[in-house]
Amino acid sequence: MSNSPLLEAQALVKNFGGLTAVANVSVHFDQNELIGLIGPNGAGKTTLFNLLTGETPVSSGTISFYTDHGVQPLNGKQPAQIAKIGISRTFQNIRLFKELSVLDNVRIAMTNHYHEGFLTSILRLPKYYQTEAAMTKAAQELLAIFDLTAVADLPAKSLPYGIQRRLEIVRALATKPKLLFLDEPAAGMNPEETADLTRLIRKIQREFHITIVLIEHDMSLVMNVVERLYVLEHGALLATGTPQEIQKNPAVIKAYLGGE
Ligand SMILES: Nc1ncnc2c1ncn2[C@@H]1O[C@H](COP(=O)(O)OP(=O)(O)OP(=O)(O)O)[C@@H](O)[C@H]1O
Repeated sequence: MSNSPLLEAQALVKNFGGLTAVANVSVHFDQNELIGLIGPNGAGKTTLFNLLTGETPVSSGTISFYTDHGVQPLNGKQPAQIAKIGISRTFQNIRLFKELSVLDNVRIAMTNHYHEGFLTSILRLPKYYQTEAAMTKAAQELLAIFDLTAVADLPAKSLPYGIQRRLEIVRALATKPKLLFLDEPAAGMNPEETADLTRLIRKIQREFHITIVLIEHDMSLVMNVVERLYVLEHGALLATGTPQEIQKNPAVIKAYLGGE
């Protein structure tokens, strides 16, 4: 495993009026790391994701992303720009285009990367067709890796819940991210779907060599899959360490794991 840094956030703060949802949080994610973010309801986990992906502007603090072209500050960038730099995510609630086919859901995500000039698309120049064909091929390859070829032409809404969540992850991968944030990927899943998801996350890390950060309430999934954890409580960082260290940490046990 490499220890090259990928993202570093320093002293992040997010205030919503009088409420401090994220209080002076510093995190760093290395290349090809698998990291968990846990904490009780309302601890600030989703808000932290939103700050790192540009959905929500920070009140203060800095976010740096390491690219092949040097370190880029992410502060002030829009979600679309951040996606282009190499960060992708899924949301707590499924956000697929439900009426569109599985294949089209992935192709749409790819338009970020195969962005053609306006004239080329309007005039349907040969390059447009090459790009369309390249996009379809890449989408089909991605679907094949994740065993979705058989359902490629079905509308997303017709898939079982667990498969819809899988499609969301595949769609997030379509933008070729270096960093993938998964917000409660196992929420609402049955044990069999959760076991599938665990295998899926391992497969992504193995085959795509990317960094994955997941928010998850399912402790068996988190402890099973991640290499390192951050624990948030009331917006602040309570602890960080390996699953073994976190499970033994008295502050964590008191704040979070105690009742479980
Ligand atoms: N847009 C917003 N406006 C005002 N308050 C917000 C906003 N978003 C989040 N909050 C508040 O910030 C705090 C942290 O919320 P957040 O959703 O980040 O927690 P969480 O750890 O993801 O919780 P959960 O596990 O329940 O999803 C909560 O008190 C929440 O009500």
